[in-house]
Amino acid sequence: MWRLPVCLVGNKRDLCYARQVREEEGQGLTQERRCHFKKVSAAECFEDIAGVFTKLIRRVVENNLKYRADRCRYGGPKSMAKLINNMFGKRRKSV
Ligand SMILES: Nc1nc2c(ncn2[C@@H]2O[C@H](COP(=O)(O)OP(=O)(O)OP(=O)(O)O)[C@@H](O)[C@H]2O)c(=O)[nH]1
Repeated sequence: MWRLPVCLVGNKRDLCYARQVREEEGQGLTQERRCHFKKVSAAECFEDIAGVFTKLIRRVVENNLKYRADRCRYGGPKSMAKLINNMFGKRRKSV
């Protein structure tokens, strides 16, 4: 089982003088939820927004690959045993 990556995104970084949520609140929440934190400004730099999504997607793909590799590594012999059991029956007598 793998966790989906989560990122808390604070938009309108350029309007920091009119801030309504304190920086510590955001940081606290990310620690509590163990997620990423990114401050962006859609008005100033839309590439930052694209970057957040790119990073999240990359992390999902990496996690998925790692999960599959682990499953193959640890599930290999078990799958082989299952295959043998299916082919010859579970309660076969040893010779
Ligand atoms: N200065 C600034 N304005 C922004 C930014 N992002 C969005 N806005 C403006 O905020 C207003 C609301 O944007 P929407 O995309 O409608 O967002 P919303 O979630 O529906 O509304 P809000 O809760 O007000 O953000 C629009 O006038 C946007 O142009 C930003 O990063 N900086």
